[in-house]
Amino acid sequence: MNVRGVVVEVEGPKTVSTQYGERELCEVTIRPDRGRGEPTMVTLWGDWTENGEQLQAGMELAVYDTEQRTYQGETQYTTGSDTMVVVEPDFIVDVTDIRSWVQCPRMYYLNKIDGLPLAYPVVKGTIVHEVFGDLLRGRDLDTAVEEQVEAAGLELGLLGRDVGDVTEDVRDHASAIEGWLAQGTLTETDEWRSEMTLISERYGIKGRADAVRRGMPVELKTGKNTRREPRFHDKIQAAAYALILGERAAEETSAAEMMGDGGAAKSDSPSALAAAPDTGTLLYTKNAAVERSEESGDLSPAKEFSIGPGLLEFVLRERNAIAAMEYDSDVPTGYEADAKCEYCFEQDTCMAVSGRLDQESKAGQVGSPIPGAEREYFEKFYRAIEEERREVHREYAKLWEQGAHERADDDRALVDLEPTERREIDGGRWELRAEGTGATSKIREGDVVLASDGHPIRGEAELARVERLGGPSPDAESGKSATGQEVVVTADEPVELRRLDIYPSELSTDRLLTALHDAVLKQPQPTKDVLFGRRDPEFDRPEETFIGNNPAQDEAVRLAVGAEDFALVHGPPGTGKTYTLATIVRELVDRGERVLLSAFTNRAVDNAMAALVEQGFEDIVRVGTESGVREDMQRFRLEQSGNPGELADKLRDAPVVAATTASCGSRIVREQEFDAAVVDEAGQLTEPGTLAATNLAERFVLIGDHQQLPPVVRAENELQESLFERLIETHPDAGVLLDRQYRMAQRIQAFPSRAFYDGQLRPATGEVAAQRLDDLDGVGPSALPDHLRDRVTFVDPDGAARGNTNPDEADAVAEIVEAFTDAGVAREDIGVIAPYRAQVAEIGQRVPDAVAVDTVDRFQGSSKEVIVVSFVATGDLDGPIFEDYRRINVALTRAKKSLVLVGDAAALSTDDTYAEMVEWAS
Ligand SMILES: Nc1ncnc2c1ncn2[C@@H]1O[C@H](COP(=O)(O)OP(=O)(O)OP(=O)(O)O)[C@@H](O)[C@H]1O
Repeated sequence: MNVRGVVVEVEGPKTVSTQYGERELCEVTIRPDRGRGEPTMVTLWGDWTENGEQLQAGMELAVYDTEQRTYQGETQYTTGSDTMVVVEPDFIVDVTDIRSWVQCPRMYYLNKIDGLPLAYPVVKGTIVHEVFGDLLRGRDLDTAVEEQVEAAGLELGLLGRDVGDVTEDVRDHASAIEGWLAQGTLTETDEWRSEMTLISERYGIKGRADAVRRGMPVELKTGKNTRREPRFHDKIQAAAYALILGERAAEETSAAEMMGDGGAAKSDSPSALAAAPDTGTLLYTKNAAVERSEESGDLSPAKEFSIGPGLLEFVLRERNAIAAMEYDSDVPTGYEADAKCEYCFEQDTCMAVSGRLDQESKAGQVGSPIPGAEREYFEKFYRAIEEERREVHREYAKLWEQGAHERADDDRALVDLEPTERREIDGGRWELRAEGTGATSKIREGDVVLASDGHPIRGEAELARVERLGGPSPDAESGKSATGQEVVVTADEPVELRRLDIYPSELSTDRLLTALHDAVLKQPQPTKDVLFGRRDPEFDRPEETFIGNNPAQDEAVRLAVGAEDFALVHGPPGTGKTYTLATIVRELVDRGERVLLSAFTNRAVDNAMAALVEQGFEDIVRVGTESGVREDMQRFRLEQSGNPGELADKLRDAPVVAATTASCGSRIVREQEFDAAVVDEAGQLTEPGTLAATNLAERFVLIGDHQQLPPVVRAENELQESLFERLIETHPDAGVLLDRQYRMAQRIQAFPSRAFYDGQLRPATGEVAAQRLDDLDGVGPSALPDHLRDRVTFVDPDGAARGNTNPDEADAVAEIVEAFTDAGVAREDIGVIAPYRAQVAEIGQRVPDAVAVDTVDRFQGSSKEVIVVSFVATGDLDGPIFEDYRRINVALTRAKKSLVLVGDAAALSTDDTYAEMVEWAS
């Protein structure tokens, strides 16, 4: 029997006398059904009282395999021998975090805020793990070692390592693995899985097991261990995987039983605890490299240990302790698990961090605390980022809470795929192909997703990389992209490709935290003084003229080049932000400075690079993945794989390094230093997200528009305001408004200028202002029907919204698009914007492929000769596009010569700003 609910009250722990002697218990009152059910009592006995003490009202508690009794007509639950208690089950704790928490709770915290540094043991660890996977897949040792060392070329180069030495080092570790694999204990029938992604919906744990052999976890450690037993915290890691494997095994058995007795209730299927594997293996690969003469003890690399219920319960209790602490975003002190600081090599860091942030720590504090305002800032953003992490965890929970089609409707999955081909490719990986249904989703090429045979958690699932999406499959009739689309992914295992799910990643959350840490704890005082408003930014503007035909742009370059701290360039749509940015970067480089060029999206980074190339500047190194970087910018991309010295030099010598802000937090870029960071689309970046780039430079220039799309975050908190917006409000003098736009006809820009830019926006030239559709080749003056002839028009098709679609409106959009193409406008010159993906799909089916149809978010930063906006809403206005005027600003300012608004005039007129818009367009 399982029970789950929201904690109302906790009593205890108290000691009671039982027939087994004195025992401790906690009485927890919970309300099942997410707090809506009647209060129910759960009694936690023995060791579970530890977690009982950590509970507070409002937390969720799940208790599995409880004993149940009726007391005075009420059902009560108590923990029994197989019972497992889970605190905050939706908080998904990583297995490696449980391991470090058991080692020391402060270690867990320090790892979290500081990330993994670029250090040889870390890089070597990664290489050995890759080789391990290769060997399990039957690859030749020498080839695997050689290829994996090469793949880490850039990191090794930055660390100044020699390929020969590293190869030898890795080979030692690899031969330990190979020797163990070849041992007689392994047979042909051994069933192996390498790198298995495991997510537990029951226990709120996730992780990636190095390998699973005959259902039992195997963990690889590149250290040595000359004892007979594995280290305790290593056992914890393997046992955590065993917990999840037990959950899967129990589910499989009960599923099989259900099938067997035609759906009757299962009888004696094992509990998840009983179904857990009873043995784990730790493989200490360094043992093989140790000289027997120098070291005594047990030098065999593989150490097996037995996993009993006591250990599994311990692991879960520790996981619960983390979840309970994170409920309030508390900071651990080291006392929680009785840390032993004397021998800890993190002691210095631990003491320094506690000293500077004035945190309680068992190790003690060194140094003086940072000013109160900085500490408050750190704590405020720390909490905000942790809230964001909780939202990411909600996304994990949706993997099992939502049904397949519900997820597909939410654009989180592509379902009902028909597997067509599985092919082994280089490196023992697999290419998997399937026929899609043509449905849309948030999944994009280059994304890492969960590929599964039907269910991402309960079925066979593996992390896979999306190689190709949505291209017409070879045998599909040419025509609409919505019929028969091929899906191609690559993965380590040959999963039967029936479904793809977005894999929620905590990586960006982790990186926000390290950026915050670096900004507050590592930046020099003068830099922080301006950031925290203790000093005004200073400028030493050059006298030169940089851009002759546009005074505001010229002033922006002068300000940016002369900035000693920071400069802000506010660029409304089409005002030459990218052009100005490229000029700024060139001028900085001309002055001998090293520049980091960054932006939130790969697309923006590539656009900025293209503008530099257009201005004749090509001395750029682009950091990014192959699928992230657009085709014509690939030639600037720095490979990770290759000759270490050459790759490292290429990066170190580059006067301009271009990377997304997320990549700025990578081990590779985080080590680099720059004179200036120039950040585009800064209005779309969270404050810590911006810091990821600005931390690496002495000065920074932010370019953006806070009247366009804000940062993309899930939580509603401080992360929604960009650093750009905050600084432009606090330091208007450090900013320049680019006020001349090169995009829209006068008639089109009139309303956005008035509504969003205090009427300050003007066409840059008479030509821009007076442009008309019949300026385009092949378009005649009277080619359009009357009602579309004006530069801005409004069409009310009298449709009705059905959920997030409005089919009549989609029909109207298709007719309008046809009218424009009939008039001679090229399809590529037409764009359609709709608020919801469902309506995007609806319209996509009705217009030719070459017409770009997308949501506002995907249109930011681009423009078209003709833009048609579909509003969908009838009745009243709700939905993301309406809540935030910045979205409508983006939608309206994409058009150059013709803008058609399609919607329900009455519905739109219920809001003052939209009413004004309708009046302007009608
Ligand atoms: N000073 C200038 N003289 C001539 N043309 C310019 C000047 N500044 C910008 N342009 C042109 O105006 C157009 C728009 O510029 P750009 O793409 O830099 O705008 P943007 O502000 O980045 O646009 P978006 O709002 O989409 O980000 C480009 O074709 C660019 O070459």
